[in-house]
Formats: sequence, C-alpha cells, structure tokens
Amino acid sequence: MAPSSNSRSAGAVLTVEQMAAAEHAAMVSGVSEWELMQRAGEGAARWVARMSGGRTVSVLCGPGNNGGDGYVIADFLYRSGIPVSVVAPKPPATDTAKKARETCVAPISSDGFPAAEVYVDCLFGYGLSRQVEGAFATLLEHLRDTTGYKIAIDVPSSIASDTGENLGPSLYYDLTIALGAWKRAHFIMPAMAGMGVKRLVDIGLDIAEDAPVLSAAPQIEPPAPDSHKYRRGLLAVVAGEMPGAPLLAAEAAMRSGAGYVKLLSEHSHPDAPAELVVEGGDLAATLSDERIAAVLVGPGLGRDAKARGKLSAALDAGKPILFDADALHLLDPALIEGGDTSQLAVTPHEGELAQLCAAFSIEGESKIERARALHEKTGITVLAKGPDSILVGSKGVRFFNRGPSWLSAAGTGDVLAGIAASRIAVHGDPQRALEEAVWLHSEAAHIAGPAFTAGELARTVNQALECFL
Ligand SMILES: NC(=O)C1=CN([C@@H]2O[C@H](COP(=O)(O)OP(=O)(O)OC[C@H]3O[C@@H](n4cnc5c(N)ncnc54)[C@H](OP(=O)(O)O)[C@@H]3O)[C@@H](O)[C@H]2O)[C@@H](O)CC1
Ligand SMILES: Nc1ncnc2c1ncn2[C@@H]1O[C@H](COP(=O)(O)OP(=O)(O)O)[C@@H](O)[C@H]1O
Ligand SMILES: [K+]
Repeated sequence: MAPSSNSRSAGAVLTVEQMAAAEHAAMVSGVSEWELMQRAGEGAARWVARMSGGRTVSVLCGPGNNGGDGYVIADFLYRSGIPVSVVAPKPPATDTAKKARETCVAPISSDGFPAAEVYVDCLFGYGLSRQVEGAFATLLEHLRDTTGYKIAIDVPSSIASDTGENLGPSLYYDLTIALGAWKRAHFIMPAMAGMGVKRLVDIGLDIAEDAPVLSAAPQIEPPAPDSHKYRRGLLAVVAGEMPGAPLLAAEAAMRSGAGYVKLLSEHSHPDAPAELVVEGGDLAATLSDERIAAVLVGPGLGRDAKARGKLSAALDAGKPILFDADALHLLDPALIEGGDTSQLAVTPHEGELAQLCAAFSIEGESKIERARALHEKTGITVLAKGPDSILVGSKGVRFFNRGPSWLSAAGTGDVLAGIAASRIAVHGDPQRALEEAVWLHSEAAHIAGPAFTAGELARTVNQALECFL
C-alpha cells in the first residue's frame, strides 16, 4: 500500500489536466485507480484520525472519486474504532467510488446533517465542473454554519481547482488535505485563504520535473571567510523624485546580505542612515563602476522623461537590475531591445503586472498565465507579488504560502525590492534572489508582529535572515 519510492510529487502544483495525466501515467505503469484511491484515502484518514482525537466524525461524500476517498476514509476510521458516519446525497457514479462504498463498513445515510465534532468534506475534488446546487449546496451551507472542526479533502468542495473560483457556498476550513500533488487553488487567492492548514498526502505519482512547484525554504549562505564589502555584493539603489521609497529599499537591502549599499541620488538625504553611502554625480558614469554587482531602480523614481533617462542609464550599464514600482510603468520593448534580459527582474503587483502586459502586448486569463507569458516573451524574471505571489523565471514557476496579511501596508513593496536586489548583488541569480526575498519578507513580517510600518519591517530583515542560515 505504500507509495513507490521514486515518487516525485513533493511540491508540484498541478492543473486538473496535469493531475489527471499523472494519475493516468500511474495506471499505465500498473497501479490501479483503486490502489491510488486506497493510498489517498488512507493517507488522508491518518490525518483525520490524528486531528479528531476521538471526537465524532461525519464524512460528506459526493458522486465522484472525491466521494470515493470519503468512503475509504470513513471505513478506515470505523475500523480504527473512531465514531464515524457518512452522508451521501447521491450514489457513486464511478466504478472505483462504487467499490469504495461497497467495502465501507461505516454507517451511510443519504440525507440529513448529522451532529458531529469533526466534518470531512469529500463532496467534490478537482472534478468540480459547475456551480454547486441542491442537496450538495445545502450540505455545504450546514457545514459553513457549524462550529465543528472542518477538513477539506483534496480541495474544498465549492472551489474550482485551476482558478480558485468559488462555485458554491463559501466557507472556512481548519485543515485541507491535498492528495497526490498540490493543485493551483491551494496557492491562489481567495481560495487559499479559506483552506486553513494545508497538508499533502503522497500517493506515489511520478510528476514531470518542470512542473510548477511550491517554493521550499531557501538556504542562505553566510559570507565566505575571506569576504570583503565588495565581494559580498555592492548594490546601487537609483533614487528619483521621492526620497522615502528608495531609502526604505536601501534600509532593507543593507540587512539582506549585500556588503555595501549606495543610494545614487542628485538630492541630499539628511534622513539617510550613516551606513548608507549617498552618491550624486552623473548616473551613467557612477553606474560604470565595475564593482557594482546589481542595480535597483523604480521605488520613488517618478515617471517623467528624467526617470526614463535613469532607467535607460541603468540598462546601458549592462548589470543585473531589479525594476519595481515606477520603473514598471516605464519599461517597454524598446528599452530592453538587444540587452541581456536574463539578468533583469521585475516585482509587479496586480496593477503593475497589468501595465507591463499592456506595454509588452501580453494577454492571459489569470495572474500565472500573464506572469508566465511576460517571462516567455521577454526573458525577464517575474515575481507577480501579492497575498498569492507567483515567481516565473528560467528555472520554472514557484508558488508560495501566504505571508502575514499585515504586509498590506504602504511601502512593504519597497522593502521587498530592497531585499531582492540585495540578494541579486550577493549571488547574481535573479530567480533565486526573488525566491529568497519572498521568504525573508514574510519571515520579517512574522518577527515584526502586528501593524508594523514598512521602516520597522525593513529593520527586521536581518533577524529574518537568521531563520534561513
Ligand atoms: N483519479 C484518480 O486516480 C484519483 C482521484 N482521487 C480523487 O478523485 C478526485 C477527482 O475525482 P473525479 O474526477 O471523479 O471528480 P470529483 O471531484 O469527485 O467530482 C466529479 C463528480 O461530481 C460531478 N459533479 C461535478 N460538479 C458538480 C456539481 N457542481 N454538482 C453536482 N455534481 C457535480 C461529476 O458528475 P458530472 O459532471 O459527470 O455530472 C462527477 O460525478 C480527486 O479530487 C481526488 O479526491 C484520489 O482518490 C486519487 C486517485
Ligand atoms: N494581504 C496580504 N497578505 C500577504 N502579503 C501581502 C498582502 N498584501 C500585500 N502583501 C505583500 O506586501 C507587498 C506590497 O507591495 P506593494 O503593493 O508594492 O506596496 P507598496 O507599493 O506600498 O510598497 C508585496 O510584497 C505583497 O506581496
Ligand atoms: K472536497
């Protein structure tokens, strides 16, 4: 019953089509659908047993294989001596689910909503194809209104797996147990916000290595014993019209690993910390310093002709560049033409992504499609940030767990940009840097506690670094 040892499903985030293909491949290789359902159901049942701790359990079963999993779970719990019953408004429609129901020894009813302390939702999984109505909707409304502990099996039953769209009563779960691989909905807003703690049950699927994956915590190297400030990375932050944003970014960058951070500005910055070198003069000449390992341009830049000139100067320097904020409103195909875009990265929020897509004539139905198309068309590494950040670069697509919602404060994007640019200055790999930045930003927010300011967040990043050393 144990999954095969060559399972490569850990971390993959799949569409329904990819999931069905992986299951089909397993069956072609000789593992029956029944066997897969046993692995999925038993794996999930072990979690349910652990979480229920002897409390009464009710399993809601739908007509497809998600319902089939439900019968396997109920059977396992019943045989383990846990008080469990099943509600199934409709009989199973697939052969495998029928077999699961036939072998289930737990009591089954077709109507009502039994009082229980723990509820396991197996009405629909990734096969949900339309609005949930009738008896199924009524069950989900009851579930929404109970105070019991709620567990979703594979995906919550009113959530469309690929889009995260809500196709029925919207409710919050305490635990969501994904089967075989993560689905996109697990990491897309608003769906991911209602799933509670998420766990993955391995059922031994062999999944293509280039599939999108859930980002794993980075391992950050301390400076080498023979490091000096330049070898650790010199980051140039290009300032513009508004002084606050680049200062915030620089504050974060100084605490993210770069050995030296300079603010390139024609203004004086009396509020700048003593450790931050502020340098005026001709930007193109300053950026020609070969010791500069990376450039950050965009926070507080402005969007006028002068700002565009600075963007141009940064690009002409031929160094790795992170573009954020105002720079994302200025970037266009003409600016990057002929350059090495593999060293360029962007960190747009939804609005900035829309702006970039317009500038580069890109269409896409969802955030992931738009981010992927932007990367494919330009070669630029893209972090489409937000509560559900998605990173697309030459190493593929990365999804992330949600960071603290306290990050929804003005200036936190400048902090993220500072962290990411600092990491680029350290090792020169934009995708790795952006992935590290999302983790550091999120961890810094945990450390900063509630209602922090962007400045406080920036000054917490070095403590966050400690978690990844
Ligand atoms: N395949 C495998 O190897 C494994 C799969 N596994 C499990 O199977 C799940 C996927 O199973 P699935 O494809 O059978 O789909 P599922 O989510 O149960 O629902 C489809 C059923 O519901 C129906 N239906 C849809 N929408 C509806 C609506 N709004 N209102 C009413 N009915 C609606 C639809 O009927 P139809 O559209 O034909 O009318 C069909 O009968 C997956 O999430 C995982 O839990 C694991 O056991 C591991 C092995
Ligand atoms: N609700 C939220 N939950 C988690 N992270 C969030 C949330 N809202 C915003 N963030 C994060 O906070 C940052 C906000 O950046 P941005 O929108 O550029 O703000 P600003 O322009 O004010 O700096 C991004 O890194 C984003 O991922
Ligand atoms: K479900």
